[in-house]
Amino acid sequence: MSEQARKTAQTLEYLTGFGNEHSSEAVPGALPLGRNSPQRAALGLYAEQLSGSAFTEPRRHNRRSWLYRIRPSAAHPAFTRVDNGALRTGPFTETVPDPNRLRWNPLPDPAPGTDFLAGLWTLGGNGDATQRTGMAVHLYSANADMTDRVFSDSDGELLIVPERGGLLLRTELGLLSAGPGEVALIPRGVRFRVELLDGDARGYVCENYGRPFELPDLGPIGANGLAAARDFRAPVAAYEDSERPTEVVNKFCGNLWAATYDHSPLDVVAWHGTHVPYVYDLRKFNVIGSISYDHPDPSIFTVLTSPSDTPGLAGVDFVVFAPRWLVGEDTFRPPYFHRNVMSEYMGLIEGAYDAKAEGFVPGGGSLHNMMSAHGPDRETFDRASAAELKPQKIDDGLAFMFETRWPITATAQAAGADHLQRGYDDVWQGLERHFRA
Ligand SMILES: O=C(O)Cc1cc(O)ccc1O
Ligand SMILES: [Fe+2]
Repeated sequence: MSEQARKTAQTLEYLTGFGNEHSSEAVPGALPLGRNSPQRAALGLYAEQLSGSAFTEPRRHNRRSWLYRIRPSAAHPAFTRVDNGALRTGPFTETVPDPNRLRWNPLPDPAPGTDFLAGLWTLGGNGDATQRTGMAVHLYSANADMTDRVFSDSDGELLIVPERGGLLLRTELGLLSAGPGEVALIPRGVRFRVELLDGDARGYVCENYGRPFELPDLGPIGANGLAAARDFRAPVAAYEDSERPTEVVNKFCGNLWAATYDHSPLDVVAWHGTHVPYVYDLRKFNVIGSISYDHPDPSIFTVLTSPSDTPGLAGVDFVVFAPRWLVGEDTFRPPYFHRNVMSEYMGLIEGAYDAKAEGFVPGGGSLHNMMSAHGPDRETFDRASAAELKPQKIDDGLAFMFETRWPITATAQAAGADHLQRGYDDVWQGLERHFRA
């Protein structure tokens, strides 16, 4: 399967641009012109609107897509509860919020036959999915394709951050592929199936219950910089005309529900709109930094932001630490010691991260909750304090952060995991006093 999927992934076409009113048809003439709901849709298709915002939200935030499909989504039997596996949802109450610094190794390998959905494992989160506030941090580890089943998340959008292995995402709006170094976003409610391009796959997911991710304002940076809108890629319409029974699994207010359709629900022949999946290559990120002195705050590395109801205070920011030059004069160049009112979950896609000498590994992650003291470990502090300050290219890794205004509460499985690093505090041991009055 993955050989065929790999070929498919290599030849995918995309539409470009973030937030566009895109349109696409897999069969010429499938997309109605001049109206959304003709009395009889073209080619005998059914018209269906999928809303990602309330009908009445300001135009800037309004999101919806019109789908023209072989069968309407409404034609299905009752959904019934299925096992939630290792998926958890806000409110997170299994443990108390922990002020300690926490760090995990990668997830253990999953049992054979674990697909993307079965391989999702929740680390923690905040907010309340029923209130559409907050977020969850999940990891996934999979070794099998999803077959004859699709997933959709009513609780939020899914920002998928592959760390190992490429993914072919077959969505209602078409196909996307995303591998390590890229991120993919599946909007709230959009059905999709994941096939593995390289056998095994591992990565991270930010489930955002709040306002959909948008590009951050650029302020004095100007009209260009950070992630460029034109580098975001949306799929072109591609449909499955299959009468095979397909299980549709829906995450709804924290629980998984399933119904078996008598056909593939990935049967959208044409669509137009703004509620669309997309993929973005993090290597295209235009990194802005200091060209004089001091280490800037990591908000300049924001790829996407989900604003909360308070201006400037994100429900969650997605931040990337991409290859860049460091040139600061008389500057401690790695991330500084800090205590942050925001809460920081960090993951590593490849290589190393400049604040940690070891222990922070690809597929692992760290959680530095609100106000917890963290920053360079002792080895990094010693090295960077003595380093010769010539221009230096940091290009040995790709790290990211989900930074949120609310503390992240770990799930019971994360707080008690064997792969939780028990001695993490020790990385800050041995920072001697050097004070001389
Ligand atoms: O804790 C971290 O490593 C993330 C981080 C990076 C940085 O460059 C400045 C502040 C910050 O929280
Ligand atoms: Fe930090």
